[in-house]
Amino acid sequence: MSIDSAKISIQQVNKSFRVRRRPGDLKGSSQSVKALDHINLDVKPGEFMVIVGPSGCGKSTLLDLLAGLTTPTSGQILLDGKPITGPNLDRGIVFQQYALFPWKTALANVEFGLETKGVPRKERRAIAQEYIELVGLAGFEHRYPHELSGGMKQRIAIARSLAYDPEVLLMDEPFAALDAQTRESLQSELLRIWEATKKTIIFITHGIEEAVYLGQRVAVMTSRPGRIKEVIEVPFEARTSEEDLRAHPDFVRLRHQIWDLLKDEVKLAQEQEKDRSLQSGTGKISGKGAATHG
Ligand SMILES: Nc1ncnc2c1ncn2[C@@H]1O[C@H](COP(=O)(O)OP(=O)(O)OP(=O)(O)O)[C@@H](O)[C@H]1O
Repeated sequence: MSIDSAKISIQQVNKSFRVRRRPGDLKGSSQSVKALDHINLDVKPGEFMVIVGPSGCGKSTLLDLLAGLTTPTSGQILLDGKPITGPNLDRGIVFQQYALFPWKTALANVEFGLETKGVPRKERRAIAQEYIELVGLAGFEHRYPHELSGGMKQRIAIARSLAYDPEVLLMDEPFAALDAQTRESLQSELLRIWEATKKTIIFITHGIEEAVYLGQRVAVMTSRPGRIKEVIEVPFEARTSEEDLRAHPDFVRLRHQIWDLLKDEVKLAQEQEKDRSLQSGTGKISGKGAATHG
């Protein structure tokens, strides 16, 4: 793909962080930790791109760069051919934790981005209502976040990100905290919404099955420093109308192919984490999933 036709073009992106050698060390005694190493990836307009990788490989770091929350140490990210220089309403973000305002109703949460954009009150309400309907929550407009289930909160977070009509939706493990059934139903909802809105989506996950189910392409990352190991095409035409896509022989084959690419990276990531916890003296290893086969 030429850079001109890419919606997003990630070019030779490196990202390093300075970290203290040991917790409590005095200033000055720090080292550089390379999180991302020469990331190159082009995402087409309207494409659903999934990024999968082991724990700590730099997926969230990459998403933060795409969101403009941080800047690359070197390299650049272009949106429609122009460098991303900071956060903007042309990109919507959905995080794992719902990040809703607890003091606002579902409707007011969805209206929030529109308020920032200066959309008049009446219009704001109508647009918010439309997106609440799109995510299947008509009737729940006046509920507060604490009155909603995890799946409902995440639907509201998606509606809020879509309401101000961003060109790109950035999703950082948005369904990871949900139970399996809610996750599966939100996955198919998301595909329906994507088909209806034609947004470019970049979706980060640990889950291989989720990656194959959602992505038109799946970029597999290595363990830290994160590189793109391979980009796999997922050639399903009509995911939402397919009866039982997960049982399709091609689905099973792709899942295995991605797991084959990932399993050594997962092992490496676990060793890195073990080393790090020993060095920091905590001896604790996070139970966070490295990458799930299922
Ligand atoms: N602000 C920061 N300062 C120092 N190091 C950081 C910072 N943010 C991330 N890192 C380090 O960069 C590496 C990549 O982290 P990142 O959170 O992007 O990985 P990830 O793939 O999203 O992990 P997970 O899947 O576990 O959420 C890790 O080693 C992490 O400790």
